[in-house]
Amino acid sequence: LMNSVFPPELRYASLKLVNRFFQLFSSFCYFDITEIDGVNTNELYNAVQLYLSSSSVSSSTRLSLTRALNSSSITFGLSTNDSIVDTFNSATVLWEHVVTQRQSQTFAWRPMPEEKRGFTLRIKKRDKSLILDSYLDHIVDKAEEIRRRNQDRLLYTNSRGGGGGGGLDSRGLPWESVPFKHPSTFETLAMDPVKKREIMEDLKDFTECRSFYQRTGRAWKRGYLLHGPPGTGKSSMIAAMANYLGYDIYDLELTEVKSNSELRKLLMKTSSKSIIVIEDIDCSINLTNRGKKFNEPEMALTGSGLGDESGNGNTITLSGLLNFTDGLWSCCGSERIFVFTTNHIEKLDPALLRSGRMDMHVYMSYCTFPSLKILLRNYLGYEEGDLSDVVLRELEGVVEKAEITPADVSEVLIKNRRDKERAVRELLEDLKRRAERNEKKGKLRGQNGSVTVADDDVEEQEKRALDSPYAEEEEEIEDNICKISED
Ligand SMILES: Nc1ncnc2c1ncn2[C@@H]1O[C@H](COP(=O)(O)OP(=O)(O)OP(=O)(O)O)[C@@H](O)[C@H]1O
Ligand SMILES: [Mg+2]
Repeated sequence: LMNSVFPPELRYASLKLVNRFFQLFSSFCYFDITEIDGVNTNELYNAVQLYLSSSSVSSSTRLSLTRALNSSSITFGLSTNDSIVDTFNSATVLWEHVVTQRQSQTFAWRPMPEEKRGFTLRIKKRDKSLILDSYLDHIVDKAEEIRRRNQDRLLYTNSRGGGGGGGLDSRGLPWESVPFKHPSTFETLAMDPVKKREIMEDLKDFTECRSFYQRTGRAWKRGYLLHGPPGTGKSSMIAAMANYLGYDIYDLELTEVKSNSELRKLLMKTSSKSIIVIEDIDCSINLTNRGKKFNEPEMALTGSGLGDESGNGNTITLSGLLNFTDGLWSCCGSERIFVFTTNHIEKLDPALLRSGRMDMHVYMSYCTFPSLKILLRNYLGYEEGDLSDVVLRELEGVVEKAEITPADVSEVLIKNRRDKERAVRELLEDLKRRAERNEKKGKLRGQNGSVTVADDDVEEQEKRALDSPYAEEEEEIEDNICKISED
């Protein structure tokens, strides 16, 4: 009709006019969300795609299936030129996936995909002002949640071992990553159940209280300091935290960081919802006083491999580290957890320990009776009531005196895991041996070096020391006791 009525030069303009006319009377409005917006990838397109893949929405009869790189699960998507109905706040909307062939380009700054993809959202005009903003926010949040759930979490490191040198990896990024598959969870972590619950609640509280942090003017981050003897589960606790919250881990190797500005750059390249870990903070750095700055002692933190201390920019300082965790830059992302671990809390500078910096200090102790029960359940499958009361009482009586780490307990249990009774027997013997030894040491110490040890005692101790895997450690303690006696 239009071809016959309008001359060719007016056809396009008249078509637009007719379209406009009909739109005036249409009760719908449309929004196009294209895959590529100019030259950049449109984040909203990816978000919508993920959102429509969520099970609540995917009731369509035809869906496309995808599995992204690094992902362990399959996602559903809307098939080409298919449409789907969604409801939000009791308003109904229609999504259509529109795929058209792109016209071949003779010249392009960068290669474009052959197909032009986009989603069209159709909303009733009267609903537009009511839902559009909140609906799009809802889609972005939901997509982020799905992305995190589907994608394997990553463990990042700034170590230069496998990278391209100069602190950057082959793609010019300061962090390298591998999929994070540590199986430790709070369920398998052996520690005091009350303390464990406290930490879990604290973490949950932290993730759910965005508005609280905003209201109180605090950066949305939290610091944990895990301290305790080696093998008590500090690293396992970090893995459990990451698995519990679904966060990525950034394992920061301080000895690889040359300057404060490098530290800051590393921080800027971390993502939200992540745990930033500095393990063995007392070993990776060496605190030496370099005067004061802003009422806070500025220390040169020089570790092996770090530059000189002359302040030529080749050093990281304590204030640099404090700024990293606490300063303005620490909030360049949000929802981040800092975890420091140490075997020697007494060696740390008070500035690092002051409240507000590390919100929670968690002492990972030697094995207690409740944690022993968790290990027996994990490794041997023993439940409450499977072991006789006599054995349980015996275990309870010696476990704390033995001062054994959960790592040592697990060793004994793993070795004998095929023979449960033998495992418990050996564990009990080991615990008794250790408890006895500790008692003897305590007595010797208690006498404050004023007595000489009876010959047959020494002989027995030496014999035992030879059998013990801790021969070296025991020898050193014995030497010290002898020295005290001589003095
Ligand atoms: N509390 C625990 N619960 C369960 N398993 C534990 C616990 N502590 C230690 N283990 C076992 O011992 C191994 C070593 O523990 P982990 O690496 O977590 O100790 P750590 O405290 O980080 O030691 P270090 O101070 O030497 O780094 C772990 O692989 C785990 O199997
Ligand atoms: Mg560790």
